[in-house]
Amino acid sequence: MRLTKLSLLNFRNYKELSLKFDNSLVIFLGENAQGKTNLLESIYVLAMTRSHRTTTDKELIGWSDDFGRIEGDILKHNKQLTLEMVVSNKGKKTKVNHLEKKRLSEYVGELNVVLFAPEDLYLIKGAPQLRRRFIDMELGQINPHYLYHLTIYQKVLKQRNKYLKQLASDKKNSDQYLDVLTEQLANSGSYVLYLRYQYLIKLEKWSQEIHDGITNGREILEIKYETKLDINSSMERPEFEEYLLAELKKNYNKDIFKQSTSVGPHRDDLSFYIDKNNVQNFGSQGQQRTTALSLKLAEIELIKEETGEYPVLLLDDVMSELDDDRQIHLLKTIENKVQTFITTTTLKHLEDRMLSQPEIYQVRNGQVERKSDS
Ligand SMILES: Nc1ncnc2c1ncn2[C@@H]1O[C@H](COP(=O)(O)OP(=O)(O)OP(=O)(O)O)[C@@H](O)[C@H]1O
Repeated sequence: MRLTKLSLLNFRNYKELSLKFDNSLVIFLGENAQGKTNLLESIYVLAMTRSHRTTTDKELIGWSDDFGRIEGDILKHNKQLTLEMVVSNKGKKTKVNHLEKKRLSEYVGELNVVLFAPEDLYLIKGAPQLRRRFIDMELGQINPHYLYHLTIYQKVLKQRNKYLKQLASDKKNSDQYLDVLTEQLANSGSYVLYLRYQYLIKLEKWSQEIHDGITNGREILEIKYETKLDINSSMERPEFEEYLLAELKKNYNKDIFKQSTSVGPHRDDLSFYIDKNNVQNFGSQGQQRTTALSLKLAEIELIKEETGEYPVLLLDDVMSELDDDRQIHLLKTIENKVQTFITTTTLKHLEDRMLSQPEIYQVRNGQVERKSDS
């Protein structure tokens, strides 16, 4: 899969910009705060409809504007597709080949991306929501069913928590409406759980293989799904539903007292083990980085396996954060097969490592100029 054209209007510090990409390696070179990350962010938002660095969509719009637009042409299975995403204070609109797509699950997945930024190196040790977000975003872009059920789950969860507050303030016990919300939550939640388990089996297989390669067979990586629920990967979807429903019902009084839903996939987490030791607690910083890199590289292979094409890779100033071995491993994975966009303040780390001819753009204060290819 390749992004062949990117056009921006009122996006962050870009008033109007149109770029065509010919090569599989594209470098955005520039000083700090010039707009390099904004370019990668625009590609990420075009793919996922949300940013990796803000939850406030308004921040994406140019300061003096009331809407922003990102448009991209992609080449997918040898066919050209045009994607469009408009953000305004009325919300977001997405189009594929100029036709509006109202459901997230009809749009996300058209363009597959994997982003690797310095903050991803904290994926292992950071807060659980980082890892939940990781699994939701990655699985969501390759499986529209997951995104569909996750969207319902999140909506119902919000309604249920609001209703729990109401019951608490009215000093009431559970009632029929709480039963209805709980049943809906258990239904959508069971799909989320089932599909997460299926995904993790594949993610673990790929990350293990990659981790083995980076460490020359010295370390064995394992991934575990952490949940308070007594469930496992061999269960079928209806079993998850039955079990989740029973647990939610068991916690009615506690949930009303706490005014929030205490069990379910929104509380779950991932943990990582190297040679049976928990990486979060016992891993060195190097092992945590290698684990994060293995996961990112696994995502690339997994997307290829699931969709038949490699995703577009976005590397946000990450090369300088990796040591020589890890840099070489990363570049070897990409070779000429994965279209890659890199932001950097200097070509120093990259020059002697580059495997294919890059297309280099100089970024200066929201202006982008193509330099001659190196
Ligand atoms: N909504 C917006 N409207 C206009 N300008 C914005 C908006 N949001 C951010 N900016 C500007 O974008 C610039 C930051 O761009 P970006 O984050 O892409 O930097 P960068 O080139 O990646 O730098 P670094 O190497 O430090 O990460 C800043 O000058 C900031 O003021």
